[in-house]
Amino acid sequence: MSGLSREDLTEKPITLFEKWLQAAIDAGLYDPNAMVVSTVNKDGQPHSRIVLLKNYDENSLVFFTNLGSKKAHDIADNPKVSILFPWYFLERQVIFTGTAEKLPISDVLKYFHSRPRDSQLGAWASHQSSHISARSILESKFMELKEKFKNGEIPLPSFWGGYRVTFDTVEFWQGRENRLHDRFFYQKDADGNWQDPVRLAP
Ligand SMILES: Cc1cc2nc3c(=O)[nH]c(=O)nc-3n(C[C@H](O)[C@H](O)[C@H](O)COP(=O)(O)O)c2cc1C
Ligand SMILES: Cc1ncc(COP(=O)(O)O)c(C=O)c1O
Repeated sequence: MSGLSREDLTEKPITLFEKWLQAAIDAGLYDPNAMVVSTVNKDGQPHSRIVLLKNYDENSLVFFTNLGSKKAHDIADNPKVSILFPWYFLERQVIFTGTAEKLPISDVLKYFHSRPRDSQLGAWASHQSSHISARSILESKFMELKEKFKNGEIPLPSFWGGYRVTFDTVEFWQGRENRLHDRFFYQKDADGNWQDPVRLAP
């Protein structure tokens, strides 16, 4: 794997991100769009979990989840998040920091109805991050809902939604020999424009 040099950098970090995401797809990585989202709760305790990137544009990344989950509670208390793409098979990682906000219901509806019916039912069946005494409870709930919603469109649960994370920093990390890796860090200025990326020591 060759390094990352200044000539490889693009004016907007999303352009380079898109190239690296495509490389992860082309390399056949399992769930190349998997990203680690870290939140911080009201006591300052960080917590991380993987979610799937479902959309992005030049300023933001989008994921979908349960609005009663731990991550949703953390974001309600503190919308600052960090998102990391762990493409270590390619000796790469990309790290975003930014601010999460709930997606409008129109975006959520569109995505929810694009999911396989059983995934929609799975969302209904699971009060994500709550305590359950046995797996069988989840499975019987799923079967009950399958019967209930057997005809027509499955409605969007009020407790399901998504977040748009508008990012203001992005770091690209490329592994190199002797642990002398390449790192470039993009940051927005006060007017919201991307400054020239800086090289960070590995
Ligand atoms: C590859 C992978 C992809 C996942 N994608 C999502 C996702 O897009 N949305 C989601 O809510 N949970 C997803 N999960 C489950 C989360 O990692 C996590 O267990 C769940 O969201 C509950 O997190 P929380 O209790 O911290 O809120 C995924 C897990 C894995 C391993
Ligand atoms: C609980 C949960 N929700 C949502 C997702 C996002 O993926 P999809 O919408 O493609 O099911 C995942 C993926 O693993 C998941 O585990």
